[in-house]
Amino acid sequence: MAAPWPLALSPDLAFCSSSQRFQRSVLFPFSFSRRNPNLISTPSRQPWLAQRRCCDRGVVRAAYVSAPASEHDGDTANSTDRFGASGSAVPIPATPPVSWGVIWPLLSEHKLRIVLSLTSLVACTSCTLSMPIFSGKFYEILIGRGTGPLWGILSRIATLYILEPIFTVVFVINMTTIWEKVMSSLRGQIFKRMLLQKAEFYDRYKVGELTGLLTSDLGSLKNVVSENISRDRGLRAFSEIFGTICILFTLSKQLAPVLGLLMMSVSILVAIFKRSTVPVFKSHGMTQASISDCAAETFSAIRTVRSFAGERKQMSMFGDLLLAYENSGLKLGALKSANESLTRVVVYISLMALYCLGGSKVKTGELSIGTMTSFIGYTFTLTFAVQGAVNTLGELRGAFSAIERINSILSTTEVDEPLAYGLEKELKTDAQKDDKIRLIFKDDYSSKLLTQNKHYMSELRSVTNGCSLAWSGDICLEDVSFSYPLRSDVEVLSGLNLTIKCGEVTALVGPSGSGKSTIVQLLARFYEPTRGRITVAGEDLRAFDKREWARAVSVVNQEPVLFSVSVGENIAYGLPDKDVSKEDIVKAAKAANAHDFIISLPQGYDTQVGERGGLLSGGQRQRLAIARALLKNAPILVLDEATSALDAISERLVQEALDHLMKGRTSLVIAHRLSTVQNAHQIAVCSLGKIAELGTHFELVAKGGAYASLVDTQRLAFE
Ligand SMILES: Nc1ncnc2c1ncn2[C@@H]1O[C@H](COP(=O)(O)OP(=O)(O)OP(=O)(O)O)[C@@H](O)[C@H]1O
Repeated sequence: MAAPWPLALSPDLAFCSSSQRFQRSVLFPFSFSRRNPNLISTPSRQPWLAQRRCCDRGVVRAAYVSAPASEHDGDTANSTDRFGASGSAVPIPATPPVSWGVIWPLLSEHKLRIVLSLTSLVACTSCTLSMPIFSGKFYEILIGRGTGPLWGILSRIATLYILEPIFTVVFVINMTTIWEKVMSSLRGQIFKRMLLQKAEFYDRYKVGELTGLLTSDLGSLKNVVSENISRDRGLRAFSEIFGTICILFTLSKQLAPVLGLLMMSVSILVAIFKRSTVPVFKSHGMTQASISDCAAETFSAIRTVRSFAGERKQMSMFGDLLLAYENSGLKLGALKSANESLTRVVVYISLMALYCLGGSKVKTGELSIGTMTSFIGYTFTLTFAVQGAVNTLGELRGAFSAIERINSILSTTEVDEPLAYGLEKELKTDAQKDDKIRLIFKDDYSSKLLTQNKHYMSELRSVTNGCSLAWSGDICLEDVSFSYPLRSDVEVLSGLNLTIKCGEVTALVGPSGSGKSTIVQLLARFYEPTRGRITVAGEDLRAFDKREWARAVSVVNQEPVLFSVSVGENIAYGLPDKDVSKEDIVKAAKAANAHDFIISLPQGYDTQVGERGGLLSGGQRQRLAIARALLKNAPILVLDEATSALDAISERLVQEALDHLMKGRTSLVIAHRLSTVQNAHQIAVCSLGKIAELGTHFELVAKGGAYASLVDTQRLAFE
């Protein structure tokens, strides 16, 4: 197999070997600073040192760096180094998923709406703030001190009353549209970023934590705008405070500082008190959530509750929560009434101060009745606006901690670059025509990744195609060692060698925990080997982007996962819609012995299978998974205990379907029941992270080693 290196080399690299030259020129244009991930420095003179430093910190990001030839002693070592342990290309600086750098480009797509929003904000605030002035003038005319006709002032007030709601509608609609669109894009991008993380990310975080990021954490960011566009909140509150203070100073330079300061300080104190009650509101909400969790758990596990006569226990748990909910509800009621009356107290204190100070000035003729009336109006405006602004600031604080949470989870983890590369390439084409994809595709990560890795990937990919190689070549695990990232001190595989012959069945047997499923995870590239390599027809698997490799491997597990869509959609899952016809689906279902049960379902192929396929039996789920694998038509098939959970009849049906599926494919079968693998072309016994024995059933029995004793233990009547 020709080495996949480019032949055009720059003259200054002529002293290197061809692979080193490629790596230096293409794969190592920058060195990467872990301490400051955003820093990309100039090309290093000693790339291998850069790699060492990275790996020393337990980070295997800048992996495509060649060590000096003398440090390697074989092809495998060179190849491993070429791809690095992580199998990733030029590292991409980890940008926080929620930052101005991400949000600003999304906002800037709505420039016109932003201008409209700001203009309407100024307009509606001006209307609001003009009202007290006109009210003052109205009273002056009423008592005969003002000039002009009464209908004149009334018509101006009426105009304000008409314009203010119109500007408010323009402001609210535009702000809502901008923020909803920005949030949809942001949610889509964060979802994509989570989807592209390496497998260890999902080992590290619970599903609840991850869904919480997308729902409640991003929800609080969304609320900063959507809950703060009403009057006296958010931007309107800030603009009203600013406008009111300016007007108060214009109306009376002596009254404004005293009144303004008094109103602001009392309002701020009350608002701070209100914010301090937020934890009580929160805990009330959390108790409510616990009540619904308890009910959901009880009803979803109702059979277990019944079989353990656990009704009383569940009732008592539910009762505890109800009491807690009642108590927090009572506390909340008391706080709400305190809040309510304190707001009034603020207004009354402000009014009293105004009556005393303003009244004396009216008496001495320093202030007109109209101005005094306007001041009363502004007292209300300022009080509510200050309280609204303090609440908005509190919500902003909540949003910042949500952002911090999202960033701390997503900035420290690593994107699975060989997977991201394939997906980005695909999305880039789809984004032109598909709105849904365009929403998620807006990401500066994409362009960085494509620019930096394009050369590398295109060089490797142009040499060959993973799927077609897998139809014709053996798969070799060469000196493979592996530790799970979260348990890096435990070596699950240590220097394992195995050739899985093309078109034949290889069985993996061995004691529980010996690493059989780990081999499957490496073959499917959920993880990459820590040392050594896996090849197909001599080509390192890491030469292919992961989505391309995913097309080459079908895995059927003991408990196949179905999606809560229809039977037909489950069988076609993974293939582009346009490539699958109803006839193909039926053909696959027939070959998987599934057609008969499918047509007996109420809506046949359109029947919904329920959450994780819960509306079907284990055997039915298994046959649908086999039909799905048949339709996928991948050259490599992995069966991980695919029949172990089935009864005799289902097992026969599934086994027939599997025999059909395995025909002509390179198959790796894991089974505890040795009777299911005795006809395999070769059986590998996995023990202590290595292949301890390899041969046919008869060879291994004759050998009298580990396999023979496993056979003995299971007391199988083979012969
Ligand atoms: N995601 C993970 N993170 C950390 N350790 C893991 C992970 N998955 C498996 N292990 C550990 O790796 C070792 C090998 O597990 P593996 O599932 O490959 O064994 P197995 O031979 O398939 O076992 P069984 O026959 O019981 O399925 C076990 O000690 C297990 O605890």
